[in-house]
Amino acid sequence: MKKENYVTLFETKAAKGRLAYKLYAASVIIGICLIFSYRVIHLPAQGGLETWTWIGITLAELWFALYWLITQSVRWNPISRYTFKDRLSQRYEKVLPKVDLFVCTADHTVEPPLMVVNTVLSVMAYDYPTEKLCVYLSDDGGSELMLYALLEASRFSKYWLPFCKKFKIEPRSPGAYFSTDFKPFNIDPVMAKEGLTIKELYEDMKKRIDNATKLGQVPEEARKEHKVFQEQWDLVSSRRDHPTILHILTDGSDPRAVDIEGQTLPTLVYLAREKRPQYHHNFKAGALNALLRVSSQISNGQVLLTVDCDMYSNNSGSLRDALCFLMDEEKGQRIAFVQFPQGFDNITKNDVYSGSLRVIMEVELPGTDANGGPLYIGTGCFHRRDVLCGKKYKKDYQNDWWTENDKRVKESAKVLVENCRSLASCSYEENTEWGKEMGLKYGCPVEDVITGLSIQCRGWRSVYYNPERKAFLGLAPTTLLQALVQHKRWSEGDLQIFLSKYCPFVYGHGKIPLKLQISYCVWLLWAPNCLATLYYVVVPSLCIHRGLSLFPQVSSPWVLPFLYVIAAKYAYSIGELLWIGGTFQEWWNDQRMWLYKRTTSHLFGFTENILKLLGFAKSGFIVTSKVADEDVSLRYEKEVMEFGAPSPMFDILATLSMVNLFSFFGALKRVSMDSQHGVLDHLALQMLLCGLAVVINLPVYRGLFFRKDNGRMPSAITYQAVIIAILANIGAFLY
Ligand SMILES: O=c1ccn([C@@H]2O[C@H](COP(=O)(O)OP(=O)(O)O[C@H]3O[C@H](CO)[C@@H](O)[C@H](O)[C@H]3O)[C@@H](O)[C@H]2O)c(=O)[nH]1
Ligand SMILES: [Mn+2]
Repeated sequence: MKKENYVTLFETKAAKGRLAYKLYAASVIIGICLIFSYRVIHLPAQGGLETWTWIGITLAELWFALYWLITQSVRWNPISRYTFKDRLSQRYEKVLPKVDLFVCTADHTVEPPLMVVNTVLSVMAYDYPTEKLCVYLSDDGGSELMLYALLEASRFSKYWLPFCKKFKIEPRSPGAYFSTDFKPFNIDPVMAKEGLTIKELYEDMKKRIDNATKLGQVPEEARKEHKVFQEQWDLVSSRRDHPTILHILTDGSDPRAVDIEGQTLPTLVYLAREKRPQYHHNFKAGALNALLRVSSQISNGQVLLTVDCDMYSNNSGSLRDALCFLMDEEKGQRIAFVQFPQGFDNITKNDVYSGSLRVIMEVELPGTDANGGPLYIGTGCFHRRDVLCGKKYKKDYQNDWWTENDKRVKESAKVLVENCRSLASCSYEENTEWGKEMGLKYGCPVEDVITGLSIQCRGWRSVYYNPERKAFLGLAPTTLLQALVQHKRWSEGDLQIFLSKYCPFVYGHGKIPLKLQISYCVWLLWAPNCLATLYYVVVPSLCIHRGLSLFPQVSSPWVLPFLYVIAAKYAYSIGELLWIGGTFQEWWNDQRMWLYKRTTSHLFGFTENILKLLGFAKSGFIVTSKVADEDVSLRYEKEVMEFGAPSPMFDILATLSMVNLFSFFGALKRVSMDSQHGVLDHLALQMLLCGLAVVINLPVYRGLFFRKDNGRMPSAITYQAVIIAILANIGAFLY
């Protein structure tokens, strides 16, 4: 493409209203300075407990202030991006690059095969030349049910893909489309007729897959029809001990691989890498690295998509959107990956568990994009293959999309499969750079974030693209415990990065902009928030018993900066959430979830890191369940919090809620016995804090004392929480 007729394939726009925002931020900073002046001037002189609690609360507030400042980095200058797919197709339609699509699954018991194949079908149906698409399913569960489901899906795809393209339907996950978007009565009759036929085919497939899943075995006919089951599963002794299983279901280069209209089908490959008990498999990072190697032999697409098995493509244009960034001749050369937001299609109206990640997706990531590029968040992300494999950015880098990079020698599928197996074996990576300088990094529960960071530190940038029609939709956790456990993994992994040699300030120094280093800390420093938060929800409340005041009297002017900062911060955050489409109730739920995450997930993530540093612990990856019992789902639909499982996380939540409840009663008693209102004057802010803690914990009290269903708090937790809270309150009273 010649320079003079260069028209960009994407554009970037800055958000409006930034001046107002900056004024607001400046006013909060003034408020914060006044608060610290108050803290210093009023430091109790006598020493002892009073002074120490004062120092404690000052440190907690210092932390909050620091963290708030960090979060400003991602709110300062958010940007949004727009693509021109028509220009892409005008220029490059005939020479579009090959794209490999990676779907990861780990366990068919928590990730139902039907859901997984819906994701696979949705990406097979991208609006893209099918001969250039290759879809890989990595199955860390090594489950024959998963392969069976995929075989069913490959047969169904012969009908599904032509239907999608003919009528340009969205979304292209048949499950999602037929359950909500297909309205046979008010569409074109031809489409309705064909749609109904295909719906029937889908229902049949669904029945077969679900039945097999329920029975836990592949039907006999399928076993007879497909030799792969005997040939490859007879050597499987368990999901943790088996050789590589690799099966090419559809080989796009085979002229017989066509749909019912004679169009080539995308290549479809199943891979369960080798697993042996004596080798660590490195979770999803290990799976993706095996896929990187195997796919390099089969299709070697220059662009890759990584997607979780529950995240179906909801927008068939996303692949082309991504290419608009990567193929832009001028600004695209440095872009390593295009990250789409994670969207979810199981969020309830007011998002009880804050599963939508709305603020992260709509505010913080666009803000990070402005600072040098968003994080890689594991799913819904298009990469350049050679960058993910370890390539460094050089100034004169030009991706050559058009040299033939087809490594595949014209050999039969059988020979190819044999050659690829060793690439997915356990021992292949020994004494190589895989997991270190090549591919996804090992040893971190957030392989995505650390890999993205190191890509950026090799000189690359990334782009965040949030199209109007959501690009991917997945499943958010549907129980409180799942949400907390997921956040523990994230906060633990994030802090691990901060404490390792990959700390953005050290590793990124001179390689990524300072503002991007700071932006990373918004997430990397989630976990340490637990300390200040725990202090803030426990100590001021307990201090009420002794009449120990930690905040200014209401009658003193010093109360103003406190009130201003609290009011301004919350008013802004309500405004922010409403602006990006949330509800007020959702905001309130979000506050509650932050409190819960900080006092449990982040606390555990924090301690785990300390233990790891001392050599006592290792990271794991607990896969989030994508299925739930019927009554659990019903409660989720009704936004009733789910506590029904013993967990140390719930011990903490219950105890904190009871501590505050007793303190609040104590406070009420004090106020009622004091006719001069001196107590109220002294303790009003503390009572407000404690009162808020009580109000936000209403669902916990309900779970502890008033509910009869299976989602209530286990009674052992109730007793324990009440006893500890009573002891803590008595202790505070006597001390
Ligand atoms: O040993 C493993 C464990 C997980 N997975 C897959 O990884 C994906 C994500 O797992 P999930 O349990 O759904 O975790 P989430 O917390 O929802 O995942 C988020 O966080 C992860 C990092 O912690 C990222 O890898 C994900 O892309 C991101 O969506 C799923 O497709 C799993 O099948 C594997 O392939 N192998
Ligand atoms: Mn997930």
